[in-house]
Amino acid sequence: MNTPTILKNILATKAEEVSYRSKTLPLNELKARALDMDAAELRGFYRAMQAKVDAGLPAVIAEIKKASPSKGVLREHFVPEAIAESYEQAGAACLSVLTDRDYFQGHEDFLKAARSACSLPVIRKDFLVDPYQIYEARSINADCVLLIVSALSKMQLQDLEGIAHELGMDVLVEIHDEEELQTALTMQTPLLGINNRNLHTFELTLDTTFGLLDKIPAGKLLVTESGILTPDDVALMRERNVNAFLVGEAFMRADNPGDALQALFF
Ligand SMILES: O=P(O)(O)OC[C@@H](O)[C@@H](O)c1c[nH]c2ccccc12
Repeated sequence: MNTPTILKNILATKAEEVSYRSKTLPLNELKARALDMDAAELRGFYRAMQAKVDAGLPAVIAEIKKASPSKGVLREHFVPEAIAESYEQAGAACLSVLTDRDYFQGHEDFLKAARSACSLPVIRKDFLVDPYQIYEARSINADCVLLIVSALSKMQLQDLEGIAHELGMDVLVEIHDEEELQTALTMQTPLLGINNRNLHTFELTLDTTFGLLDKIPAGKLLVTESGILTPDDVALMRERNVNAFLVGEAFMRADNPGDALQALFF
């Protein structure tokens, strides 16, 4: 189909963003900066997730996002440091911080601020289409990056994953259907996210996760993403042995995001 979708618009913006940013900070300088980061400071995103699951606990990636293209502004009082602290106290395994400015009102500084305020590993949540952005992720101290199968070719996925791993970061690969699952399975990463939201249309159903469950090979840590709103949603997932979650909106709309995490999961 040639109809413009939300995802396609975002990806066009990202290509421009990379070309614009590389004029101010050329790739070779950014790369040097990324390679200069202290690898000992990486917090082990996958390790933190697996540790929760091994302990029989839900592994929650708690998201920090001010707004989304489908829902508009989710939170007026937006202080990433305070949100990060409340998530850590409530038992989150990891943080997800939106860095996209145009569609999610995110910022790289939010990731840095949130990470500095706690000891949790952090994923850079953005639409990564170019090696430039992987080096950028490392240079702002991200522990993990998101790679979205519907946004990238198999070659790009493998290339970007390789760079992330070389830099010591983990990779969460995101899929939405069975064809994308097969592509994701050509990658190295054990972290496999199923987005319940279709990024072309924004349609959302938890059946996306349920429908793919029996096709996930052993050895992958499955993360169900988007639309987890109630304790019933969590119970349905856990009954089927889905123990890792990526949750944003339900927490962002609450007065205290950490209390909302506690109420949803513990
Ligand atoms: O706010 P929700 O419905 O709990 O969803 C969180 C997360 O899954 C969602 O923000 C997300 C998943 N994959 C993405 C890719 C890009 C931007 C955002 C996302």
